[in-house]
Amino acid sequence: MTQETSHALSGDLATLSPAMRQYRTAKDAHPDTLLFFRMGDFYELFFEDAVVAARELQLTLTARDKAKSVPMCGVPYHAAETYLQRLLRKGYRVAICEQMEDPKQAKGVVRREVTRVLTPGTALDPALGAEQSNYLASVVVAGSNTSMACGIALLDLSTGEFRATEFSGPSAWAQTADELGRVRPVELLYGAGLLGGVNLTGEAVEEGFAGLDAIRTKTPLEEWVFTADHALPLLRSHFRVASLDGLGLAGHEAAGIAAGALLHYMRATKQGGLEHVDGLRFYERSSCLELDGVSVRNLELVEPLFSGETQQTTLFYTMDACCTPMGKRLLRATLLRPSSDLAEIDARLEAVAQASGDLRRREALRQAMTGVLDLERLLGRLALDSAGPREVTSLAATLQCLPGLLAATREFDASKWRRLADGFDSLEDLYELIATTIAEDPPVSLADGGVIRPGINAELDELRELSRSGRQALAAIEERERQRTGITSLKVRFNNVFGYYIEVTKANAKAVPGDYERKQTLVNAERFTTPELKDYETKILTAQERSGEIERKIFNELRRQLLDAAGRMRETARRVAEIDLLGCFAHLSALRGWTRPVVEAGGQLEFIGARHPVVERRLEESGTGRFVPNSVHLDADAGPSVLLITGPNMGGKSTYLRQAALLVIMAQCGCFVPAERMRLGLVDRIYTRIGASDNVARGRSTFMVEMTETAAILNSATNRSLVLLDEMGRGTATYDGLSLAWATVEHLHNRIGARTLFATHYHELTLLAERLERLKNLRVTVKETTGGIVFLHAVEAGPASKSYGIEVARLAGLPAGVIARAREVLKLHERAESQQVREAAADHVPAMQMTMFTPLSQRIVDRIAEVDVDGLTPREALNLLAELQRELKG
Ligand SMILES: Nc1ncnc2c1ncn2[C@@H]1O[C@H](COP(=O)(O)OP(=O)(O)OP(=O)(O)O)[C@@H](O)[C@H]1O
Repeated sequence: MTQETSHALSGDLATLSPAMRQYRTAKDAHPDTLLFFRMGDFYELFFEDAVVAARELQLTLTARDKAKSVPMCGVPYHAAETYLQRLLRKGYRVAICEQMEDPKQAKGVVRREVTRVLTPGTALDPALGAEQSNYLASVVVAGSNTSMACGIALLDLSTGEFRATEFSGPSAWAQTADELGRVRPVELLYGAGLLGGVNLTGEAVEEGFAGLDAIRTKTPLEEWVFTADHALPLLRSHFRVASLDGLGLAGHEAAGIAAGALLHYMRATKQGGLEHVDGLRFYERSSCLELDGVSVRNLELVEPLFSGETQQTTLFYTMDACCTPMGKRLLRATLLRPSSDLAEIDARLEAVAQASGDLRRREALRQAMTGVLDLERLLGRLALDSAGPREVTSLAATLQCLPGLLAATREFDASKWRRLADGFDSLEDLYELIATTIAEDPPVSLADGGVIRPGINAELDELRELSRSGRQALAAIEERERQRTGITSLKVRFNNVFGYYIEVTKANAKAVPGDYERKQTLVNAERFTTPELKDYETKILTAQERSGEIERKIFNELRRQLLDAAGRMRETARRVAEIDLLGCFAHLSALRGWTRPVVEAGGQLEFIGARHPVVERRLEESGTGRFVPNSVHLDADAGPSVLLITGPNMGGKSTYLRQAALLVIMAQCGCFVPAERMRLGLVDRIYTRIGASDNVARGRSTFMVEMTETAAILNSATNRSLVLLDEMGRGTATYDGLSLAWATVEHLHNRIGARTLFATHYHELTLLAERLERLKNLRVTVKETTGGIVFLHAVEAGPASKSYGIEVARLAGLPAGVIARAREVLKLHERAESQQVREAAADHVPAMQMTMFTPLSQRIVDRIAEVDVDGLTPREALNLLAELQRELKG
């Protein structure tokens, strides 16, 4: 807030109007929000809030007072929703200050109160994609230094999904950051000072919390919120359990505190209706194939590498053939957390095999899911009281599909299908409940009346009859009065302000009988009432009011009954999602000719005739060519463990690397894969170091990012991991880069033994095959023609014969002169280098750095190159020479 406005705001209390005094109290209690202050039909914003809102929402900024010291802008209350969502999407928090009494009945100024605080993590965004979850997260560090644990809790208010996890040990921080980077919550809560001196929004966090930049809103809460004494009782009371053990949180206090703090926040921001948050699930990452935030981004699993690019490059897009929103969300979550449980993977593959081989049953299954809407989100809206009659009928329409879906699922007898069908609750009672209570085609709003079916409540039926007969009586009155007065255009009408009245045209006004009482004069008409009409009016309006009350009561009772069954509905929704996911896998496998991979415990990674699922699709769709299948043979235990891939730019190296990771992910998700054959020993974690990362935008150099990522790989990969390194060392001087790449390959080969795919432009590295027994050279092939090179995209054994960088540059249109000169320079270099590299590859490698890459002499060469010889005096020249010699001698 600027000084000027804060001065105006804090002006003498006495000089403020009573409403502005209320405003100030509300604003003081919610200083970090934009305050929407209800005044009649508008929400008004004042002072700095008005300036911000006018800018963000493109509203006209006006002033409340004559002196123009109070900036103001406003939005009509009925259109507030869209404005609120726009602010939330930009990361603002908004407090809603409502009028708490009817202005007509208020004595003095209307009482106002902040009824709800909306934040990105607590407000439901209707524009939210069905496949995305809207997580509010909280993170905490609990325990002492010796037994520190980091807890994370995640709540998706739109579906009621609530889960928590925790990490301990020396890499707890890094794992926490990874998890948050992968989940990408829209809002993160944390204890301002609890993070052991690490400020989440500050510099120190940069290193350990690489994924957190993407989180729009970070909300610090006071430290005591994250204490066991405060958070755990909250958690226990919400779930009405005596101990955390009942929630599966025994021994996981940090996770419990994170969850409790999250509930605290829900209360503090006055979020009502948490009935659908009826369970908390403790989850562990160890049972899944671990993917860090960097790999999720690099492999474009769910989002394109560069925001704003088309979604079509993502694996999620390529694999999304789910029929329901629940299925889509599960697919997304599954791609981010593939399984590492052999039995589970196998059970899924078996289920997929059965359904993919049976077109008729599979289609029946998928057909049974059309019409299934977002059960979880409908439930969420019901709990948050934002569901109207139409949402309830949508819910019924969805429930109505369930028995059919169950029957279609039962058609398959693979164990996974059976487990899903056994105990599947098709919620028929709930369907009956809605179908017998709510009228067909109810109005949008409860207030419109006619929502509840006849025959449910005797009084309601009577009242409806009364108002119906009342209306008939009014029609009769109209007819009678027309005859009595002889005015054929006489009408009996109703409006909200005047109630029922008789309307005649001006010209006829003189002819009305004496018992007509004038009510209103319009330009062309006069309106009257009569005692009889007044009588009916009271009867009808009272009947309508009363029936409205009864309808509301019955509707609320129905809502409560449905919410009581929230747990059952959520369990069914979970099963529907799984059925949908397996159906989707089966459908794609059949449609695209994918095959069942063999997943086992060993160290192999072998596929034959494999394709990159996304690139293949894109080539097919654009009609620009066919994907050339390729193969991989790796074995962490015996046989080749490192594949070194060389070849020209654009040759398909990156595609080959990514394809290997995507196929592993698909297989461990339990899906078939685009390959003729695939055999896979379970992978515990995929590491990627591919291309430039968007971290560059955050001010770290490309090289620094690359080395940080490489360090993480070398420090934590195991011999069950899959490591992909693409063009490592590119970001620095050639010799530095080559040396680092060389040493990295050696380390991976000799020490770690992880299955590794290493794509490089350093041809020198291909000589490593002579020394490292389990390293194999591969090359992407090209054909040289008189017109230049043609990419064949096939991968074959052996090192690339030469670099085609200059050829590719020619294709890109570099001027002929530059190309010719580059060829000359290349020849000189190649001659000089080949000898040195051979020496380095021989066994006396420790001397490599000095003989082959002499950074020192490189520096001297650079110095000499920079000197302006003509501008140098003889003395300066001598000094320089002496200096260079000193440096050489060291
Ligand atoms: N097996 C294949 N079959 C058909 N097209 C392919 C195949 N592999 C790659 N391509 C196509 O070739 C293009 C270049 O592939 P990719 O980016 O993998 O090359 P690269 O060797 O990594 O290049 P650079 O070294 O410049 O990064 C891709 O856009 C893809 O469409």
